[in-house]
Amino acid sequence: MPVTPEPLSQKEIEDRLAELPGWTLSPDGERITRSYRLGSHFAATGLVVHIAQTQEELDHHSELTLGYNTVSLAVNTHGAGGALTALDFELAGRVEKLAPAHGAE
Ligand SMILES: C[C@H](O)[C@H](O)[C@H]1CNC2=NC(N)=NC(=O)C2=N1
Repeated sequence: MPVTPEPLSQKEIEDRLAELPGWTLSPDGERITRSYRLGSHFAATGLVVHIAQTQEELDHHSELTLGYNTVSLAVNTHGAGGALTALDFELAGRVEKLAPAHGAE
């Protein structure tokens, strides 16, 4: 069984968010979110598949939503009672690195 990471403090959440422009804390403070806009529905679908591969590698999964030309993520750690943990920021950082290759903005 994987070890569940510890909930991050408010300060740690703010510091890590500052390193991830475009990501924001949801109004209830329970998840981090970002939406990307792409050039087409097909490009957006490609990004979803790429994110899904990364999520499987990490064994950590966002709420991942495909729109017409948008992809939205909301991330928290279910296994930590829905708290934000280092795993959420690891996933967000990986998505930030792969998204530009899909033309995501
Ligand atoms: C058994 C497996 O490690 C868990 O179910 C993983 C899978 N993906 C997950 N994703 C997220 N976001 N939170 C979790 O706690 C989580 N747990």
